[in-house]
Amino acid sequence: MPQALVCMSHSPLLEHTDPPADVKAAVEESFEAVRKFVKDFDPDLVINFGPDHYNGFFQDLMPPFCIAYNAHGTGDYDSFDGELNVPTEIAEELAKFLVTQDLDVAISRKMEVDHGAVQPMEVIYHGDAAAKPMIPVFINSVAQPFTKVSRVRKLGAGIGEFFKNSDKKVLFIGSGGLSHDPPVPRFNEATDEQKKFLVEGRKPTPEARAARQQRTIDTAKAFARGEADIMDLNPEWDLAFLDMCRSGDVERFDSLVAEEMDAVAGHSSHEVRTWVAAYSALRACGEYEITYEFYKPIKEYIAGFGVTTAVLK
Ligand SMILES: O=C(O)/C=C/c1cccc(O)c1O
Ligand SMILES: [Fe+2]
Repeated sequence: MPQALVCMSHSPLLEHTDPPADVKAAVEESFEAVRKFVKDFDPDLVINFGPDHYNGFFQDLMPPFCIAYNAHGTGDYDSFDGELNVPTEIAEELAKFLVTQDLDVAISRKMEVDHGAVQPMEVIYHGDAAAKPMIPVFINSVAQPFTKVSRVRKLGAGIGEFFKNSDKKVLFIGSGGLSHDPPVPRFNEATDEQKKFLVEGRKPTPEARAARQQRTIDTAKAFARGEADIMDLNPEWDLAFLDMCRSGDVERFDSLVAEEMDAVAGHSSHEVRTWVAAYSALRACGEYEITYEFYKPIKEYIAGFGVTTAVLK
């Protein structure tokens, strides 16, 4: 059965800030293109490569990668809040296969999945992230140390290898990026209070969660006015990354180095690791071509906002 891919940026600000009408319309048009692509492909199973933003994974125990055997949405920023439709037995078989390939992954029987992972499914299935069987694959994109990008590529390739001859139609989703620097605290620069949150901030009070989210919304509005103290978007870097995706030569991703990304593309540009995994999974199934591409730097969303779809040639 064939495989296909959707990679897209996410932003929890989609419903909280107002880019110019033409920008909003262009983003909506890209979402509509993705919906049509997925409707036509009609997957039996989704492999969802997603990051987390200290809603599900904290620095009390931060794995580089984690395969969900069961998962639920955390509902941050009004994202999907409820049990996801995870096919546990397939996820278990996948994790067992990966260790035979020297790919050591953590597993979770109760993964908490935030806006960063569920947003593509919400976009595609009109808010219902549980609409299809889906295996969430967490890829750490916020906490140092970051694995080499080649490890992410190999993880993606291993997952692609597992599904290459599957009797199911499999959709690989990568969620996040591209260049961006939202105000997610970083341990080395954090206040004592933020450090405590980064280690043991699970299940915040509604007030604490609302305050955190409001800070991000306020930052996005200030960023759009040119007044925020965060790094700028980097369209040049984003376009170079999209070119790597388009090339089909997934080993090119290995040239991405975490410290350089921090310096030029923002501290959340590491989310492109989810794209690296998804493109590498598809490439393991065969040569691919990109069938749709959208890109716009959108300050109101704090994102170099990219959307791509791809199929096997
Ligand atoms: O506040 C957060 O947890 C994350 C915010 C954010 C903002 C913009 C783009 C993203 O990918 C984000 O996760
Ligand atoms: Fe994010």
